[in-house]
Amino acid sequence: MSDPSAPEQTTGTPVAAPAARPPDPAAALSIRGLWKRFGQKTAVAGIDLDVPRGSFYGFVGPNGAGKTTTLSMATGLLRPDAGTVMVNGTDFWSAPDAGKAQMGVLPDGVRLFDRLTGAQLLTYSGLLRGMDRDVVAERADDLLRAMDLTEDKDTFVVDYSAGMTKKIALGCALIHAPRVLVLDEPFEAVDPVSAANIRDMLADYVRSGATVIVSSHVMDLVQRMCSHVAVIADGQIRATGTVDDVRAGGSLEDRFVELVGGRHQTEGLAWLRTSSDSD
Ligand SMILES: Nc1ncnc2c1ncn2[C@@H]1O[C@H](COP(=O)(O)OP(=O)(O)OP(=O)(O)O)[C@@H](O)[C@H]1O
Repeated sequence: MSDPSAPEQTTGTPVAAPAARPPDPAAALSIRGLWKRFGQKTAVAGIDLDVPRGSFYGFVGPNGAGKTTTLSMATGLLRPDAGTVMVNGTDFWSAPDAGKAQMGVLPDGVRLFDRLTGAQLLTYSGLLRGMDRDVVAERADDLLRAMDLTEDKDTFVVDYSAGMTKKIALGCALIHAPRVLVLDEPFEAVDPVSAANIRDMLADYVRSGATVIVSSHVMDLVQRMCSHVAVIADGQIRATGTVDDVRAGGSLEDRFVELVGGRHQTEGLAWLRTSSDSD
């Protein structure tokens, strides 16, 4: 792929682009020079990222920072304009099927076959992954229990609440026990008890050697749950490392605000304080 980050040639003298570090084959996910433009909008502007194997990796940034676009390009849902994505040492975009086989993905705004029941959707996902029917049945029961959905297993997914839909989609991403699990906002709309159960399950999964990558806006959650974090803003990485390194003794939330800016010093919306006058 061509590299839109390469300096433009304005004279006859070739201009060398800075030497890029090659992707790290030892990482669960290694990204180099990733770009995506939508018309005039640059959503992802040359991202480099290494997610260590066995890490619980938080991906955080303000609205519109480029998290979903980056994760979509890292999981085969969106083709990059430029750059390399390596999953466990394999170049993803030259062999997407091999990459996808190792991954479980909970995309943002997921579209599901919602005329299936919860149990049927899990079964379908497992069979699609080429799994044995008995193993699928066993794991589907386990996942329904872990997601607190056993009682609703015969309800059509179209009749699920937003949180229940999120949970069944997470089950579909997990059923083949992928080595790398990528979850875009997994806890959005999920109740606190279910969220705690899911967090425990994911922590267990990471302890067994898997890698979990989650995007989230909830800094407190990322600070408590994740071992590593990347902060992204305006399509660029602002900080990466262990959570302790990035927060540097403070809270991750304070560090996040410091890194991405955007706090308003204004008086706010004056008309909101006058609503009682209009009675
Ligand atoms: N299909 C698209 N067409 C045009 N612009 C897009 C498209 N997808 C994303 N963008 C733009 O790219 C930028 C990054 O969007 P993205 O969804 O990756 O952000 P995000 O960090 O996931 O945001 P949020 O936290 O709000 O979900 C935004 O400005 C968005 O408007």
